[in-house]
Amino acid sequence: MELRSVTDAELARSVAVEAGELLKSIRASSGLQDAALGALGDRDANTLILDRLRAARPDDFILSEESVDDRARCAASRVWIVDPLDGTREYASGSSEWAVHIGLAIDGRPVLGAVAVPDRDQVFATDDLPPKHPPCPAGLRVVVSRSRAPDIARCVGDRLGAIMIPMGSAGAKAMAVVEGRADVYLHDGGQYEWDNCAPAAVALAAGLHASRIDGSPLVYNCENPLLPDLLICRQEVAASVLEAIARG
Ligand SMILES: Nc1ncnc2c1ncn2[C@@H]1O[C@H](COP(=O)(O)O)[C@@H](OP(=O)(O)O)[C@H]1O
Ligand SMILES: [Mg+2]
Repeated sequence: MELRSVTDAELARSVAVEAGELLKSIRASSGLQDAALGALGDRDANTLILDRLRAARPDDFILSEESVDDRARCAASRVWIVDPLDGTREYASGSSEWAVHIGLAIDGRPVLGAVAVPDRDQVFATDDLPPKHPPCPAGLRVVVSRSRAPDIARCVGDRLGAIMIPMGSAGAKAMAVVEGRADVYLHDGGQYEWDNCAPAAVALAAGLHASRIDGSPLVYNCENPLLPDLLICRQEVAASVLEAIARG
């Protein structure tokens, strides 16, 4: 495919899918496991993504978890924000809970992107969203980090009578909400722009609520890429979840 002529969303989707296929083939054929497998996957997926984005959009900046940060991006309008392998720990241990994030921030807003969840053979892009499952009548389902579930999620769960679903990868969790397999993704305590830019872009395009946990907007391409907390949820539960968070 001639990537220079496709739309930004098509580019994001195609690069996310290609990186996901590469990561699956590395895991199947490298003979590595654990940290060595994660490190190889991070590195090679990053190389592929940077090659494709630079060839297709030579004037844009890129902020990647796996590359040295070029702070000249801070003065740019268009910045691709990518996580070549989100959920490295899960990928390296053979779990399916990992994702590839290709987001595009324009003037700090997460306007478009794609999240591939390769072990589910899924890609979610801002121009191509799946049908949603209906809400679960049994109550709210909150997806949280498998390894670092935040205390605030437990408080919110108790207040709202929700069930907690531990899952690896910010992208995999956000896409569970996009699909309607969960209602809320709540995170606090640390994350970076690459962990949530593409997931937030896809969630917003799907009509979901996506914000900081104080309800303020998610802002990208900041000088310090730390973006430590996040709420992605169905619109109709956003007010009650934000209120529960504020009460602590
Ligand atoms: N407290 C924290 N500080 C820094 N990064 C965190 C974090 N909690 C989660 N993350 C990052 O957010 C992503 C999803 O985490 P989790 O699976 O726990 O929900 C992971 O990205 P990477 O796998 O790209 O490093 C992880 O490193
Ligand atoms: Mg990540």
